[in-house]
Amino acid sequence: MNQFFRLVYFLKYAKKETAIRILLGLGIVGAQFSQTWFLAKMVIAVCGKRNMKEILICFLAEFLSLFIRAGLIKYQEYFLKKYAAKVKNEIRSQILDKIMVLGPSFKNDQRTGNLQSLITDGVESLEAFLTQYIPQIAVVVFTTIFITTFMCRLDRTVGLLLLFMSAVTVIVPHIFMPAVSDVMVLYWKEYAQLNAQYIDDMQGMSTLKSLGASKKEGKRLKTQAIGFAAESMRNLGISLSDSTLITICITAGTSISILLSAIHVAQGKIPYAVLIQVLFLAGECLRPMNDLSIYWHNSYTGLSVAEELLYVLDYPVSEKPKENLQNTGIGKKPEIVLQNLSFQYEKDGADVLKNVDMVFKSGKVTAIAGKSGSGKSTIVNLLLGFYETEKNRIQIDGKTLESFEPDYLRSQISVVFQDSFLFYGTVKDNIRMARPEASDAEIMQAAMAANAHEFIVNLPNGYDTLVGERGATLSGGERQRIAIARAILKNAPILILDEATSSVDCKNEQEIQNALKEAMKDRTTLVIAHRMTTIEDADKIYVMQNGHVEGCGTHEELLQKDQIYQNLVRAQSYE
Ligand SMILES: Nc1ncnc2c1ncn2[C@@H]1O[C@H](COP(=O)(O)OP(=O)(O)OP(=O)(O)O)[C@@H](O)[C@H]1O
Repeated sequence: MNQFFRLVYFLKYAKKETAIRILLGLGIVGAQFSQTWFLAKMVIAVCGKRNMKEILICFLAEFLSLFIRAGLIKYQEYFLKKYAAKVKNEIRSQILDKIMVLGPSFKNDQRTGNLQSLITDGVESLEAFLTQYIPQIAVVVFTTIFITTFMCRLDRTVGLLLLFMSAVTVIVPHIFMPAVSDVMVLYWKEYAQLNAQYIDDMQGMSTLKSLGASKKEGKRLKTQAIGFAAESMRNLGISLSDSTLITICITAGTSISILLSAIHVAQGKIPYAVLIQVLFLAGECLRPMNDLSIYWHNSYTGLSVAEELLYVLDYPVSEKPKENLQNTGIGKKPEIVLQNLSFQYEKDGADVLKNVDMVFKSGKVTAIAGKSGSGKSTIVNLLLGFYETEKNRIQIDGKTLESFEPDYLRSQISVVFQDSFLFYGTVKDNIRMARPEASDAEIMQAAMAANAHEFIVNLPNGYDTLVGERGATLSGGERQRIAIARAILKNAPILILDEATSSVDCKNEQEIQNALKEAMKDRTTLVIAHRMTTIEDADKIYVMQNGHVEGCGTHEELLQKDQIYQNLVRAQSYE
């Protein structure tokens, strides 16, 4: 129930539109009611005095009501689109903002497909609940008061009976709610998982093919699809029983009202004209409830998303104090100190870093070497503030990492990741992301420095060539050089190269190394080494093993004294 109200709360972002939607709903019910009422009056006039003037007036009034109703319905259709778009945009931007605030530490724990389903189909399915069902409740309340009072004046018992049936039709869906919510949550989970699996398989299609695993994966998908179909049927089963019960209530309410009126006419308690009015109007009285039950039906999928949606929106943000965060204080060549730094990705999990002490000297190049899984990239994640650490363990220019505004901190660091990500768009747009105000000339300069200009101008549309999703139309080395151009363009005081040249061939590597040397000048650089040749010139190299710092020195010093380093260099020369 709490979730129910939490969802309703989103309507506060479209208060005016919600009010208009309610007014339109009231107008439509009013026009419908008056149309039927004049029709009943016309029949009574025909059966009674057959006054042609009265018949004509009733006909014209009925026709006018019909006209107004049709106009309101058309306008409502158009209005609902705008109204729904506003509400859905608000919810989507809240989810996206939250995911951005939570950052990679949250995203890495989720399947991309699940989040994608939530943002697209999940939010879409909330439309019926928020923009139809909820406003219709208000319509039902107002019209029930008006219509039952009107009916009570015709025949008190019938009026009270209709009031009772209205209450029943509103309450029935909520009696089903506990049973429905379990089924709905499972339904959404199955749907999101199936979607996530499809996305995984599409993205990993080449790997699946090369492993000869596509048939096996196809079977797995089929099993998941069958599971989803079963959940859909369960969902349908519950929603059908619920709506059937409502339909029975509405039909029974209408029939019993007519029967009661007929008895009252036979007993001489009311004139037969009232019976005709009840005959026409009883169904109309319960029509708003019927609409409500249809909207409730359409809201099922939306309600099934509630748990997932609120899970993301309520996910706790790090408890960093928001006030007094600095957005200044990092110099042109900052010094970075890691002091007794330990870290686990999961609470009570194993230490990925253990008592790490390191100093990245101002304006110098520091490298970290170590076997795969020794914790090198974790240090980068921590420097970027993607995960929380014990306070005061990382200092930049004498100030603790936590004291900086996260956006400011990241604006002071350029990173070239091992797996550089390009977005769908042109080469130019991708480089410009690092500094949106950069001119075309500056973008070209950065590309030249990253040894990327030559291949870019040979692309079909040069800098305006679309790179496809994740840069799929470029080679690994080309993607990497665009990422390096981005880092050069950003021109931040701290440069982190996380295995930046790992996808580049040897010829290009030397050229990129020269370019990177330029980029490293006058800033503090951290190089995470994959190829040992790339760190031979570093001012200092830390050697890591299993999250520990096992040694440090220059390349020559380590070659003399550090066995782990010697092994790393030896292993590389065999590659
Ligand atoms: N998001 C994560 N959640 C849980 N464990 C993680 C996560 N990322 C990395 N790890 C674990 O932390 C350890 C250190 O990983 P890290 O990526 O820092 O190593 P690395 O030295 O950079 O390795 P590589 O050279 O292969 O990139 C590994 O055991 C890895 O499995």
